[in-house]
Amino acid sequence: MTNSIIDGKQIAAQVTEKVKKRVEDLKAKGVTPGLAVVLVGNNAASQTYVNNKTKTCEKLGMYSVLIELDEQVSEEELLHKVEQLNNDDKIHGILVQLPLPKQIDEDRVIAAISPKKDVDGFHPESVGKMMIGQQTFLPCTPFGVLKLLEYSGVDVAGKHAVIIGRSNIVGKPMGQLLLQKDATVTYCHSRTKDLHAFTKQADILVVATGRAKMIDGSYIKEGAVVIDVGINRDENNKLCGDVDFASAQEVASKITPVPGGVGPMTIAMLMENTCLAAEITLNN
Ligand SMILES: Nc1nc(=O)c2c([nH]1)NC[C@@H]1CN(c3ccc(C(=O)N[C@@H](CCC(=O)O)C(=O)O)cc3)C=[N+]21
Ligand SMILES: [Mg+2]
Repeated sequence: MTNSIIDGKQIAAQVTEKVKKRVEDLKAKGVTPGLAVVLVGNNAASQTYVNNKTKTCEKLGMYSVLIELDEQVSEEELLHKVEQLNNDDKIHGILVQLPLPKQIDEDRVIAAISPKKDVDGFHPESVGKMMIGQQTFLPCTPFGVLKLLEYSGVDVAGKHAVIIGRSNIVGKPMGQLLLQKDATVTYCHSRTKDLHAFTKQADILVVATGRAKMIDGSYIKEGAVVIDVGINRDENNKLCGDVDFASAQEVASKITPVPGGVGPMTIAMLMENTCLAAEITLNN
């Protein structure tokens, strides 16, 4: 099968180039889009993503602040920080990096973020609006996957999209967004019986299981488009996805690599959302 690798890094660069122009327009009107990233504790992987976010902000001429809190921080202190950021006019987007330590109730923290600054699209108000197709911030990873498909010329309408994973931040919204694009959507998860039977019917297979190289070529229909949302470390500590790339690319028509696939798109969409948040304040 002649297949093509979907170059997420290159598509992300195209997306951020457009964001950069919007940032310039905003600055000419006296507004610099600002993103606050709150990082609790010092998980090495989280640090990498956070650094990527901060670097990209700088490249696009956006303002960014990184707030690092101790692993032991109380929920109250974190909520107080979020409230400060809600009231800070220089900040248009707030991202509290997940997961949070166990003493903190994630749902409470997410609900405390102003929906106007919810550039992750995780607030219940944003999720509700997304469900009913109203304009809102879309969660960056599934939004990025939609863009990848669009830029790769994959028409979603009428296709059977199978999502493996049902998290609130990836799987669930991914299915909703594909449904809005007129795909026929099937959700699979860890309790699905006979996973092969479902995945083998997928025209578009989105894999978000969190298990390294779990999905090999045997799960994939000839010519399917495969989107790998996973980020794991393999036995040699090398970055890898939830898809076994080598065997999957033998059967897929298009496939995203890890790294260089969905990850860079997640960051690009965060920048787009932050820019949008700033534009909305200007128009109000
Ligand atoms: N509130 C919140 N929002 C998030 O969006 C969020 C989060 N919490 N917690 C963690 C996950 C993970 N995430 C990634 C972002 C970029 C890359 C990325 O840039 N990946 C690069 C390489 C990364 C590397 O070298 O480790 C790539 O795939 O090519 C990966 C993962 C955002 N997340
Ligand atoms: Mg927790």
